[in-house]
Amino acid sequence: MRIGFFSAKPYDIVHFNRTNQQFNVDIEYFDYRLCMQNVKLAEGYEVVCAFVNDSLCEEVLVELAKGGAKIIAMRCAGFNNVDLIAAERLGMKVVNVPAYSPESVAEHSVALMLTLNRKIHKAYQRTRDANFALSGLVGFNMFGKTVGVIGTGKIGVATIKILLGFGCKVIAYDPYPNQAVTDLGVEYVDLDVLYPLCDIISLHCPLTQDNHHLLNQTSFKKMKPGVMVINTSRGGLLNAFDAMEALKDGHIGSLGLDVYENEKGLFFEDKSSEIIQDDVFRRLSACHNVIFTGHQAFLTDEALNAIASTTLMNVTQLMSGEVCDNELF
Ligand SMILES: NC(=O)c1ccc[n+]([C@@H]2O[C@H](COP(=O)([O-])OP(=O)(O)OC[C@H]3O[C@@H](n4cnc5c(N)ncnc54)[C@H](O)[C@@H]3O)[C@@H](O)[C@H]2O)c1
Repeated sequence: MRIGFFSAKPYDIVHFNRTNQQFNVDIEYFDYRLCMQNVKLAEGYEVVCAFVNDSLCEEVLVELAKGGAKIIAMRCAGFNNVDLIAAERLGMKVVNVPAYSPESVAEHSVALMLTLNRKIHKAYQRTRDANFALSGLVGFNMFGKTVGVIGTGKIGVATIKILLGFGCKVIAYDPYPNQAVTDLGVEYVDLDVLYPLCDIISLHCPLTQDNHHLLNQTSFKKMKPGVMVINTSRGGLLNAFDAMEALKDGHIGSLGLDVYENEKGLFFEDKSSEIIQDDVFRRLSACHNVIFTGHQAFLTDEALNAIASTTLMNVTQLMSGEVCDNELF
């Protein structure tokens, strides 16, 4: 079995090579993001291993199938970038890693909240410059604040547990309420109830056809003035232009983004010597009350180990005709 591994970064290679000592499969790493321009690289690989910004649209899948690909192994939880209908029609199997470390993403979400709240990013710059003035660094106690968690699956639950530890009041929205969340004392409410009550709103749901731009001008207007908004889920859940306008008029007080709708071609790359062409991104990243991280919420040693072992287990099971619990259809 040969795996063509796209968007390979040094940390992926370290963790997959270490884990592969138990599986012993043939992995060829490509630094390139999978797209129509370089799909020919995948020719001859039965398994194509891809990540969040690789393109697995119908056009690419057709070429992959012609090149002999039988399995698309997503080494992530989200699969909104895979045309599942086309994959099924082409007879390809698609697997993902549904749970590698919910805590990695939950902890990063809370790190964004605390950084924005206590202005750690500004304090870091100031103290490096021997500026120890405290003006402009006033935060708020997390204790007693109301946090709205949208999406209460694995990551949402892990986030809720941390926030309850801080003494926050947590309310939640999910079309499929989770008893484990209710058992924690968290109340489910509709979004229109959640928006005006929350000091912080954090997104933990997948991007689907129904919730594109879930957070937009209309929803921002319903939120409490000065609200903090956190998105570590998928960029398309939040209309970044509308968020910028809401930041300008002070309706959003701060914004923490680990994901961005147009992150493809930007995130995971060193763009420090280039002029970023995306004006919305540039304007947002120039705001003192906005923090971007480049889709790194998953990036812990534990998560990378779990991603490598589950991915290699998924493909080994499928190639040997065994049942694989992580098959997507
Ligand atoms: N930034 C990162 O590094 C990173 C890493 C892993 C996952 N993620 C994102 O986090 C998301 C959540 O991951 P998870 O493991 O908790 O998934 P999960 O499947 O365990 O939970 C998702 C929850 O969202 C709910 N949901 C679906 N549609 C919804 C909607 N419109 N509104 C509110 N809730 C809705 C589901 O009912 C489910 O309870 C993933 O889909 C992925 O996009 C990001």
